[in-house]
Amino acid sequence: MSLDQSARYSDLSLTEADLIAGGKHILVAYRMKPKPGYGYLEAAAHFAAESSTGTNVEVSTTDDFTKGVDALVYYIDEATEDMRIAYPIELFDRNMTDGRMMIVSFLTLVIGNNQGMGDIEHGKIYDFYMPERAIQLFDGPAKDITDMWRILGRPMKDGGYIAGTIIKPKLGLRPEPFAAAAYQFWLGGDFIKNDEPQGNQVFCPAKKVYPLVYDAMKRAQDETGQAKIFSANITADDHYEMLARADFILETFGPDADKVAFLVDGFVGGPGMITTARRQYPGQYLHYHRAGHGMITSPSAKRGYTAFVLGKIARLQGASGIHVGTMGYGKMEGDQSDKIICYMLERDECQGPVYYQKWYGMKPTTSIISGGMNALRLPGFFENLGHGNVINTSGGGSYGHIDSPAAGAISLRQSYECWKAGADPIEFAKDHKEFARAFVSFPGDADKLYPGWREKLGAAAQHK
Ligand SMILES: O=C(COP(=O)(O)O)[C@H](O)[C@H](O)COP(=O)(O)O
Ligand SMILES: [Mg+2]
Repeated sequence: MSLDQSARYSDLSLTEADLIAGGKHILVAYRMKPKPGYGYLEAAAHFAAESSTGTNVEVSTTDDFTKGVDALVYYIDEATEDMRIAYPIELFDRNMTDGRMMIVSFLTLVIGNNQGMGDIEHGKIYDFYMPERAIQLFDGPAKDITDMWRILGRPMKDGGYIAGTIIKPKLGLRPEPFAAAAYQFWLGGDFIKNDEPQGNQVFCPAKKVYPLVYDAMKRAQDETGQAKIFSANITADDHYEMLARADFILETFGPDADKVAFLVDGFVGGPGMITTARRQYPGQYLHYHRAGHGMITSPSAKRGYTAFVLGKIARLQGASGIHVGTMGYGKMEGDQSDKIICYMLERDECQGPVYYQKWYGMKPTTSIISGGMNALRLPGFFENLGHGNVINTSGGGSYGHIDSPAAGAISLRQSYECWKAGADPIEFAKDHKEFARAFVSFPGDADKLYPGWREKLGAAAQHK
């Protein structure tokens, strides 16, 4: 028999409204199920104990002060597996150097030892609430989408869609072909990112490829008269290695270093990597790539946290942009309701699955839309989201365009213009060649999304 700690670690008389009004707690909502044979409240209390001041037995060293920082279960509903815990803000570790809060401490408590406890079948966070004081103590983004719009010469409000790509193939290009691929896309598009595993492979050393990419950027800027942006992957286990990469890249891009974003694989790399990039380079746009997150965020995963929670964490940490999936319009898991992730990231206040979160002026985090997207899939995506103030990176959608990567890039922009004008895509394609040629490039998608397109488009979609 386990110790029943519910008298100490739960208080079901507490109300959420009072806890929020008090401003002294971080609230976390889980889907929790105990192992067979364990009572719900008893397991929940053990969960709260292990996530704060307690363990599985009573210890003689606990004093009255200790009890004041206990985490408390304040709501349970066994039928829906809903369990909510209030964590006193004092529980969380704070920086020695500047008194700020850190995400690693938040995670260590709220999703630490409670994962894998013997009496818990599963526990997954699906929302959390930060009081105003905690919002003040997280870095938040230093740069946001308005900085991209400024560079691109767009309006600072509703500057619109940023057409981007990922250099493909994912790996296997040597420096010259890599830079050539970048140049070709930039002739039509705005933004290029390294793919998440690209960095300093022996066949494409950073010191060789970045000067060539910068040269490609300059040539594309000269040719088009437009600014171009590159998001460079600086991910590395060692913080000094990461800084060495970042410094080299900034030096290489020299007078155009403002057009460099830094991409960090923040889920596999962890909070330290994101915060290091955020604090060392507050002048650069910080691009959070979340590769690996599916291991815990997938709806099939019963532990960990959701993609919504990951996004919210990323904004607190200071990601300028984070991948949020494609809401069912691309190749990765997701559905239309995921637009709530975008709204939570970009608004100053927003209703989440449980909690209404105010951000008190913290800068927004851009939604980066990526994974199997192309010009044909975008209009539906924009319609579902309701706006186009996002960065989209279409790898296959650009390098898979039948005419050229530049045509692929132009087709993406035209797709946004089509949606913005409220036009019928097939009608719009009749006088927008690159968009029309996207139908021929991705006939499977065209058949599915625009049945009868061949007949309706006629000559506009034919091979040259
Ligand atoms: O390389 C790609 C997409 O390439 P392509 O455009 O060729 O499919 C990204 O890594 C995925 O977007 C990751 O998923 P998510 O964005 O959901 O994190
Ligand atoms: Mg990728």
